[in-house]
Amino acid sequence: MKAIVFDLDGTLVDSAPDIQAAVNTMLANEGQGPLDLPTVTSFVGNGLPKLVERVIRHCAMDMAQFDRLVADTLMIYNTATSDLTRPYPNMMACLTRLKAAGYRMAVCTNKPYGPAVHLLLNLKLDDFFEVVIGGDSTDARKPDPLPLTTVIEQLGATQVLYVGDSEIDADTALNAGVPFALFSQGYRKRPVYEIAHQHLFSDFDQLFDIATSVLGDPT
Ligand SMILES: O=C(O)COP(=O)(O)O
Ligand SMILES: [Mg+2]
Repeated sequence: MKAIVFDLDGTLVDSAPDIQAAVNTMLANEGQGPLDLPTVTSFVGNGLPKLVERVIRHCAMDMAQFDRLVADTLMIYNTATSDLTRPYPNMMACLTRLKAAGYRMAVCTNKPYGPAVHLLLNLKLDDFFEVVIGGDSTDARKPDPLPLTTVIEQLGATQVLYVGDSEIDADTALNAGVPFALFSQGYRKRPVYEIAHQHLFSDFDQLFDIATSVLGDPT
C-alpha cells in the first residue's frame, strides 16, 4: 500500500498568521507587546514548546514561566479558529486527485494533535487523511523519525513519500529512510540547495507527477 504523508504548517497551509495571533494573545496576557509575522514564522517548525521557548528568549521573559506559558499558548491554540490560515494554491485539487487515484494520505506535524485536527476540520481537509500524528502524539518530535515511522505503521504502508517545507522535515525523512519532496514556498530557513531532498516543488500542481514517479501505481 502506497501512501503520501504531509507536514502541515507551511506545507498544506499557510498557518503562520494564526500562530502569530496565538503568540501575540499569550504575550498580551503577559503585558508584552506583539511580535511581527516574519519573527514568529522563524520560530515555527519544532513544535509548540520550542516556539514558546524562542518567544521567551526573544522577548527576554522569565524562562521559569516556560511550563505555564506553554500551557497558556496551547489553550489559546485549542480555542482559536483557523480564520487567518490559507490553503496553498492548488493544494486541495492535488489532494483530491491523489485520493481519486487511490493513494492513501496522512499528516505528520510537530503542531500539537488537537490544534492540528481542529485546523484540518475547519479547512475541510480532514476527509483526506487516515492518520494524523501531532507533536505531542508520540514520545518524540520531528526530526526524530518516530512520528513518521508511527504514521507509516498505523497506515500499514509499504512505500511512502514524505512531503514537507522545512529542514526539520528533510531530516525526519532522512532519519526514517523515506524519500522526501520539499515544498519551497513554506517556512524553511535555508536555501533549498542546503536542504536534503529528492524532489522539489513550488506549486501543488507539480506534486501528482512527483508522487507517481516515486510510488508508481497506488496499490
Ligand atoms: O508547529 C510547528 O512548529 C511546525 O508544524 P509542522 O511540523 O506542521 O511544520
Ligand atoms: Mg512545516
